[in-house]
Amino acid sequence: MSEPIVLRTDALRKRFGSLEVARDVSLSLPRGCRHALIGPNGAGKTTLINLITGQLKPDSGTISLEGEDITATPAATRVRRGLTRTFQINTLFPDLTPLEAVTLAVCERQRTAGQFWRGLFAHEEAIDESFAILTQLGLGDVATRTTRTLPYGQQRLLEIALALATRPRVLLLDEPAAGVPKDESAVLFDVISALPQDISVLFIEHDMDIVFRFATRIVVLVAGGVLLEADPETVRTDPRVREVYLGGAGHA
Ligand SMILES: Nc1ncnc2c1ncn2[C@@H]1O[C@H](COP(=O)(O)OP(=O)(O)OP(=O)(O)O)[C@@H](O)[C@H]1O
Repeated sequence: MSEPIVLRTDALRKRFGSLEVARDVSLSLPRGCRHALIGPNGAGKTTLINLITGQLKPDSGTISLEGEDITATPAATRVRRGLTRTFQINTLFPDLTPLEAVTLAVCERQRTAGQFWRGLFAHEEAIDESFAILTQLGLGDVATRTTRTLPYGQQRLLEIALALATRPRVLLLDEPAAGVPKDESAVLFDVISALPQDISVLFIEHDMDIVFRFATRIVVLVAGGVLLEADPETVRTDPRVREVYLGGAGHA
């Protein structure tokens, strides 16, 4: 039986001046998916994530989360409803420990849910929850080390831990392994694959070995439009994809 659709975009359009960066983009993310979003440099991948999260406003088209239209919903409200993203660049506080940073993020979630003052016990709960998230991502052993001393691969995992603190239903990962050595990026994607099955994941990744190994489905974006959305084998053998993307139009 197919999983229900959690996130849907319908005919999203966006222009920057005369440049069309989203051309009728219609996508569906089923519950628990591990979809990759690929395409040459400048194809509009990050723009699409910015449209979905509300950082950018589409010129037309709609976005819905679990059947509810969120096209006009502010970005912060989308996060509270379970739509969370990470960024290509490192956004961490280098002088905090992972446990401190994730606990702050958990407290922030509780505060925005109107539960800021719940007594000391609630903070203990937040610390326990944070430690559980870090352990789930293989960061339990380094939870109390200063973030700046961690290998870069672990810092990128911490970015995902911070996203998990929002209790996402949809997680949008913009090049989660950017800057990470190749052997470490496979470890990172192992962790992403093993995230709870009720979280739907869409990730941008340029390394095709990683994409074909970890994505259950691939969306190929070219010049703002969806060229193809299919399973990895279909994408791998599609002549149009080979020509515009794998053939060297972008980076491999
Ligand atoms: N705020 C903006 N104003 C004007 N043009 C923009 C803006 N943001 C992005 N662009 C342009 O829109 C196009 C799509 O950019 P985007 O970053 O979404 O592509 P991408 O597929 O994520 O690329 P990359 O793989 O290099 O990260 C590019 O030509 C970019 O220069």
